[in-house]
Amino acid sequence: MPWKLSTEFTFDSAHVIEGYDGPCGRLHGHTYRVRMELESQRLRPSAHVRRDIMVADFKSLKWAKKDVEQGGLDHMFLNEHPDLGGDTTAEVMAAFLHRETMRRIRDTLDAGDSGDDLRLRVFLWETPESCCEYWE
Ligand SMILES: Nc1nc2c(c(=O)[nH]1)N=C([C@H](O)[C@H](O)COP(=O)(O)OP(=O)(O)OP(=O)(O)O)CN2
Ligand SMILES: [Zn+2]
Repeated sequence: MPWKLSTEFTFDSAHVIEGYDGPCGRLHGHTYRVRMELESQRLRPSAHVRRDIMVADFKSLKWAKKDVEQGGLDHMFLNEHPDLGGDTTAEVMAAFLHRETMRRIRDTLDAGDSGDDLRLRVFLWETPESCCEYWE
């Protein structure tokens, strides 16, 4: 792939792993770290600039760092997120971040651009030592 964007950000949220027989089954929080890597064969316009000069706007990869009241995941009780179904493992969260980020990027593509050349890889750290990686 000719181009690869990468960006990292954090958000602070609370969760419980329902049914977990141990401390993770009690309410606790993490400073989640996210790394997004987006590969593309071509450059495109974005919502803010109409020339073919971006893989995607970095802003479109960082939506989750916003406060929950602005549509992100920061300062949220993650078990209440309607798209997570109550399960908030790093595996479930990484797959959700991938799905939702690709949906948002596809929404910005021009008519006739399928975005088939875009490949997203999501890394989600629950703690500084423990990371889940998700791609398709
Ligand atoms: N495969 C998974 N295992 C665990 C997950 C998960 O999402 N996927 N989550 C947890 C808990 O949320 C826990 O808060 C994080 O676990 P861990 O990395 O073990 O963090 P600790 O700081 O508690 O690690 P210690 O080294 O044991 O102190 C658990 N497992
Ligand atoms: Zn946890």
